[in-house]
Amino acid sequence: MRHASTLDLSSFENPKVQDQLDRARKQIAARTPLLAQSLSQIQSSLTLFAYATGVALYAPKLIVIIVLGWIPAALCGMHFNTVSYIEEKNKLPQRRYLDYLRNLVASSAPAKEIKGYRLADYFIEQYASLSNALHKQETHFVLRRTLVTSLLSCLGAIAQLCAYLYLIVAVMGGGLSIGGFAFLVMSLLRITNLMQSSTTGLTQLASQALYLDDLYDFLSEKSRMTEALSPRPFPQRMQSGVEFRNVSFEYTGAHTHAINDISFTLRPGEVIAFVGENGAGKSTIVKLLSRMYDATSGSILIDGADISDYSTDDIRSNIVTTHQDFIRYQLRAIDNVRFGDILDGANEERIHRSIDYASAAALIAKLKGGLRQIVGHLFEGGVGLSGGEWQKLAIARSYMGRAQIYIFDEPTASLDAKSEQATFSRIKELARGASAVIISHRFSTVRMADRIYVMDGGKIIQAGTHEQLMATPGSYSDLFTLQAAGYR
Ligand SMILES: Nc1ncnc2c1ncn2[C@@H]1O[C@H](COP(=O)(O)OP(=O)(O)OP(=O)(O)O)[C@@H](O)[C@H]1O
Repeated sequence: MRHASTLDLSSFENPKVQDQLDRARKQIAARTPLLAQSLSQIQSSLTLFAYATGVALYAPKLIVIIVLGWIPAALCGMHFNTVSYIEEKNKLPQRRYLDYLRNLVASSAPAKEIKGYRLADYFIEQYASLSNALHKQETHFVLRRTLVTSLLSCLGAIAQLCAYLYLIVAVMGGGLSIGGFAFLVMSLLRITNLMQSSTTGLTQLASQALYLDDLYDFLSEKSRMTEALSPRPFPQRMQSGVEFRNVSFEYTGAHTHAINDISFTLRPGEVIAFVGENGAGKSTIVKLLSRMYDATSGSILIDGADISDYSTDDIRSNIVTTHQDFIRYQLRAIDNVRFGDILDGANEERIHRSIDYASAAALIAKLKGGLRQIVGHLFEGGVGLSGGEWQKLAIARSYMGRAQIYIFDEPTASLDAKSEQATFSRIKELARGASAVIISHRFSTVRMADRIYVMDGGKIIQAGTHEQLMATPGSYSDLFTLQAAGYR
């Protein structure tokens, strides 16, 4: 968890890193007996060594015969372990897909839609056909492995028989006493048993070590974003604010720019808004502004200094974003709010103020356990909340910090008209001290902004106040008129 938390957002969006993370997560739990196994393996190896030395002193040929019979089985065990590891590794994307299908059908969040569209049978069939295919491959592998190892074990048994035969011949020829015969037979028996258990133990250890590589693979995954070695102190009060200067950004693996040559400014105390069609690049701007990604070209300046000169911690505590897909923490209501400032989040006065700001006081009053009420259905005693109620908690969370810039990405999508109005008057109030960036498809929401940027295909195509944009023929006035017509 600690290492995962150091990775950047693009790492989490990379399926390869997801595979690594999945393998590492599974391996950590499965490999805990490794140390105990290693120690017991050392113990059996020492015993084996002592017996083998004793026998070698008496009859060195015996040891040669036994070891020669054992080597093929040991090599074969190692070989099959490596093959099994590689096959498992190759199957991981399919296994993750299976996990995904299982979650779709058997967890609470998707349940409504899966039932609504009657998709359960479809996904169960998909699951069954893929897991049967994987099972078939596994059965085939296990059969092959059993056959080959059984044949090679026969070789070991033959070597053992040869050793006994050698001893019998030695006794009959008078070269070995009955006492010596008894000692060697007992020792051979013990050696072969120890060898067999060591082969199993060693091959298991070797495979454990291979799987442990997965954990180290994941641990070697590093964030691609660099931290300034001696970061510039974040301004206590920003003077010139934020400037995007010819910023372009392309997501990893994408073939087009999500935003292209974007320039705008956000002065302290201003409220600016971005509007535009789906996929126009609005959320991408927000992610760049909170340094979830670094721009592909151009620069983002905070009080004249490049954003990468500041520490990401400082950026995140001064620029707070309420995302479209905020988290619904299935914990207590108070946790949903105090997580906005985890370092000082126990301050009840601030919690209540943030709740008031987010028009969530009535919601808290309605909860049986008040602020301590568990929300969501995941845990015992939890109560369900509506989409808008969750959103109010998320907005309250963002008010907890002492940010200088508040970003609201679709902040009121689920709010009723009254709460929306209250939220925006709060944003205006807040912005007297701080700045705010609003992204919304509702033109009634954005009209209060000091400046509105209209985006299309990753570019800013219009900018101005509501009045200026309405006075100019173009996208904004067309879309505003279209939405307004819907209310008439
Ligand atoms: N994580 C990602 N990886 C790759 N491409 C992405 C990613 N997120 C967004 N995109 C692409 O970048 C473009 C801009 O997306 P963005 O989310 O910024 O749009 P938006 O204007 O916020 O859209 P919406 O109004 O639907 O929220 C889209 O074409 C989208 O497909």
